[in-house]
Amino acid sequence: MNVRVAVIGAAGRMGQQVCRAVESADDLDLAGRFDAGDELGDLGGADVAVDFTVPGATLANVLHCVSRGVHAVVGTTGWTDDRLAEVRTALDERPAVGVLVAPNFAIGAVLTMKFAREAARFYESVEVVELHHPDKVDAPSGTAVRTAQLVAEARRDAGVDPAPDATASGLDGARGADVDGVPVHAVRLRGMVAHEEVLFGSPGETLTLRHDSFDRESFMPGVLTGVRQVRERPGLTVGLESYLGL
Ligand SMILES: NC(=O)c1ccc[n+]([C@@H]2O[C@H](COP(=O)([O-])OP(=O)(O)OC[C@H]3O[C@@H](n4cnc5c(N)ncnc54)[C@H](O)[C@@H]3O)[C@@H](O)[C@H]2O)c1
Ligand SMILES: O=C(O)C1=N[C@H](C(=O)O)CCC1
Repeated sequence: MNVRVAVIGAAGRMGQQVCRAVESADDLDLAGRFDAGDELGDLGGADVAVDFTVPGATLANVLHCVSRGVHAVVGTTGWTDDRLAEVRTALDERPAVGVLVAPNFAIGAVLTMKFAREAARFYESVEVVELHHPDKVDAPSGTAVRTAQLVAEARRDAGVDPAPDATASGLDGARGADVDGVPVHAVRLRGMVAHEEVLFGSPGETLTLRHDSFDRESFMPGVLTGVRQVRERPGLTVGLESYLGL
């Protein structure tokens, strides 16, 4: 039997793309399209809901899904440890429900995070630059925040010193946002979709990891992987990597 999928944020850039991807898949049926102001109710009888909305709305949407026993695949950014803890608490009451929260569903972005984590302990310096379309409402991107957190964790585990930086004076923001000690710089530029560079440096060499999403189609294989697997993966999963066997 086909998996019934509801899309929340269905009128948005990602929501529209997800609706098309679900409608094109032989094993999935689109159970409902929901956007701001719509009652989620029983989510059109969906088995799985996909949320691409806004940081201020996604937690309430996910809690609604969990309370109705509907699995959730979430691409919306802006998640914090406190918000994730609320989802875990809700899942305690619904142990069979799966929730996947992933800041980036593009396979190359997931691989970039993995490679960055591997490289992190070998270099003195590291900075992250993310570049997005100017209609994006949050900065830095969820992907850049997670990349910086993973890199910082790997450096801490390996006992690497903080990156050198002699800056003694400067304009506000010139050195980017500090995410766990890793500078993260956000560019907003018409023509961009979603791009990230992780720059590593040591004496005499640099390593640059770069990923580019030129089209939102790049996120669809990852989203559909999430939709197809989430029912078999109860509890909260953060990041798509385990779904890809990474
Ligand atoms: N994880 C990924 O791979 C990935 C990829 C692209 C975008 N994103 C993230 O997805 C989110 C959406 O991005 P977008 O470019 O589609 O944005 P968008 O602004 O085009 O779409 C958001 C949609 O959500 C709707 N919405 C707002 N509040 C709502 C609510 N309470 N209930 C239902 N719908 C509501 C809006 O009306 C809009 O249609 C952002 O957080 C973005 O960072 C993640
Ligand atoms: O277009 C966006 O907005 C994107 N947001 C995600 C993020 O913040 O990391 C992923 C890429 C696209």
